[in-house]
Amino acid sequence: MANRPETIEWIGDTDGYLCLIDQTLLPVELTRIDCRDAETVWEAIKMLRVRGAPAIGIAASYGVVVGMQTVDDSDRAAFDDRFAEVADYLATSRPTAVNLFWALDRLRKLVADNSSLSAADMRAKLLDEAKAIHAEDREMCHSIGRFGAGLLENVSGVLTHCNAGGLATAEYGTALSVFFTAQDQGHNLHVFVDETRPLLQGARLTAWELMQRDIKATLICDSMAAQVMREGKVQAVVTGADRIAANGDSANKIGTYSIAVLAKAHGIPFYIAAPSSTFDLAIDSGDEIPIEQRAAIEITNGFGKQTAPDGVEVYNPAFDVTPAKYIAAIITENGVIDPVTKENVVAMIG
Ligand SMILES: CSC[C@H]1O[C@H](OP(=O)(O)O)[C@H](O)[C@@H]1O
Repeated sequence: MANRPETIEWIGDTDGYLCLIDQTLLPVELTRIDCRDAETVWEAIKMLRVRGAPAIGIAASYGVVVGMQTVDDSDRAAFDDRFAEVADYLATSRPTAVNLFWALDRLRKLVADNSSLSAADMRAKLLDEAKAIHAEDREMCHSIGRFGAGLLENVSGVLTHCNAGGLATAEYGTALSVFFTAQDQGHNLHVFVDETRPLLQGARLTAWELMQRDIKATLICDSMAAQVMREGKVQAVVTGADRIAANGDSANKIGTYSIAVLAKAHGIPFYIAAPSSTFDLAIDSGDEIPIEQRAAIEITNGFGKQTAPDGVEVYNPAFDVTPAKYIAAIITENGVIDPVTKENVVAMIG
């Protein structure tokens, strides 16, 4: 990755702490925050200081580790009670990205499978598992990049929405891993970056990541996506995802669904890039994906000033769901799901 601090870093041993880039301050300020308790991690996830489905899962895993630092290491019963409390608490931070629940459930299974260990040994085991989740995501993103770059060999211009880069994952990202890997292979793409209202993850984060890597990036308003497609500037769209149902319906940042429909209308392939930890095979379709509703102020007071009348009614869903029929393929660390059918999803992920 470019010369910048890790998005997420564990400092020390079992009694150490989590260090995060505060993404709400980017691109103007690169500041890291130290998280020494579960409440600080919860707030960081809720306020998108750390964000992006895989990054949320990784941060929550370390959040459990810091949350367990208050227990008496000689009392396993107290450990089990506190663990359940911390895991359930962190699960309330945001509802859509399944990686949060996937990571917490993985820790829940670890604790249940090791009921005979001491509290002290269990705390050490939790840290090891959080580090494993972190390291696995790093590898999954690189594999996604390799499979995805192969789809773009005859493409010069691509469009992406929101941020599915190193800031949303352990290191290389999902959608951006495809662009970074293409560059590593000598194929320099021109990336059109949707600013991604209302929180501007595209303008603030994706443009920043691409420029750090000297990848040509052109920032556009979300409303300009159809025009750049019509002008032939893009030949493919690649985004991330936050939760993918068994039939391939995919939840991603609000505005993704409209881009997928636009891509279909212009005969442009729309690809989702996501690790297996973003799939939720327990749900049959995107209709079952919980969509986070966020505060009105994110829309009425964007850009640091009031841009709407006092008291105006606001609708602010943070995600939408793209039906599988609009998705040309889903790029995973295990390979490319094409066509996107339940049979192929289960075969690749299940
Ligand atoms: C690689 S997952 C990135 C995914 O998460 C973003 O949502 P948020 O910024 O609200 O966490 C967006 O949906 C990205 O595609």
